[in-house]
Amino acid sequence: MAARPQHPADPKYYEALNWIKERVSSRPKIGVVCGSGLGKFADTLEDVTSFDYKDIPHFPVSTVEGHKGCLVFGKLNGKELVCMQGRFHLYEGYEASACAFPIRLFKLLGVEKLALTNAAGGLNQNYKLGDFMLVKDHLNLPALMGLSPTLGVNDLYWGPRFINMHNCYDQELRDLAKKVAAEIGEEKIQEGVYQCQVGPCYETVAEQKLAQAAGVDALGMSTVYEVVAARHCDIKCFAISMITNICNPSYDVVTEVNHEEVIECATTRGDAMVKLISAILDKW
Ligand SMILES: O=P(O)(O)O[C@H]1O[C@H](CO)[C@@H](O)[C@H]1O
Ligand SMILES: Nc1nc2[nH]cnc2c(=O)[nH]1
Repeated sequence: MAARPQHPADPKYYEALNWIKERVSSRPKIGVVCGSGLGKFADTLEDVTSFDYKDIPHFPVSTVEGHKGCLVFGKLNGKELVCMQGRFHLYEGYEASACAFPIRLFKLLGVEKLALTNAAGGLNQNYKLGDFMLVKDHLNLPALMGLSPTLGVNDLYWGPRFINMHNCYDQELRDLAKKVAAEIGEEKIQEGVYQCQVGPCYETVAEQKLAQAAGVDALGMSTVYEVVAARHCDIKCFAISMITNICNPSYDVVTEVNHEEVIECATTRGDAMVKLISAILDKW
C-alpha cells in the first residue's frame, strides 16, 4: 500500500487550521456536533473562545434555524472540547464534502472522539416524544444513491479508499452512555438505527413504511456524512438522536410535522440533553 502523505492534499484545511491556531491555544481531544435546537450544550462550557463559521477560512456557514453557526472551544469540568454549534445538510445546497470539512479540521486539531447529536423523527412506535436514542447503526440513503463525503480521488492522508463501517457508532462508548444515563436517572433512553435522507421533505407514509421494513428506528437528514468522514480518518464516534416528533406510517391519520415543532421539542428537552451529554463526556 502507498505510504501515508505527511499533509492533506487540499491546502484549505491548513488555511483554516492555521487561522484557528493563531487565535486559540486549546487542542481538544473531544469534538461535539450539536443538532437542530441542541446547541445549548456549547453555552454551558467554561473558558470559551467562539468563532463565527463565516470568519473561518473555507468553513461552510449555517443556514437552518436552530443552528447558530459557531465553533466553540471551551472546557467541561476542566476537560477541553471543541463544539460545532450548528451543522450542514445537503438540502441547504452543500455537497457532502462540506459536512466533512469541520470533522477533518477536528482531526488536524487532535480530536480522537466525536459526539454527535441530532433531532430525529421517531419511527419505532414504542418511542415517545423527547426520548433519547443512542445510535447503534445507520442507513445512509444518500450514500446508497451515490452521495458521500469521500467521493472522488481519495486523499490517503485522511484514510483508506474503502472504509470499514462496522462498529462505526462505538460499542464501548454506547455501553458507557447507558451506564451514565442510569447513574443520572435518565430513563428515556432507547438504542436504535438512524436513517438519513437528503431532505428537506419529511418522509411520506410510503417512505416511512420502507424504512420500517428496513429496521430503522429514527429518521433524520444529517449525522451520517460526519460519521463517514470521522471513520475515514479514524475518529471514534458516538451519536444521540433526540426524538422530536413521532412518525405515523399510516394513511388513516394525517400527521403534521414541521421544523418549529422539532425545535420546540429540542428546546423543551434541551436541559436534559445537556445533562446527559455532559455526564457522558465527563467520563471520556
Ligand atoms: O439533524 P439535525 O441537524 O439535528 O436536524 C434535523 O431536523 C431538521 C428537520 O426538522 C433536519 O435538519 C434534520 O436533519
Ligand atoms: N427526515 C426527518 N428528519 C427529521 N428531523 C426531525 N424530525 C425528522 C423527521 O421526522 N424526518
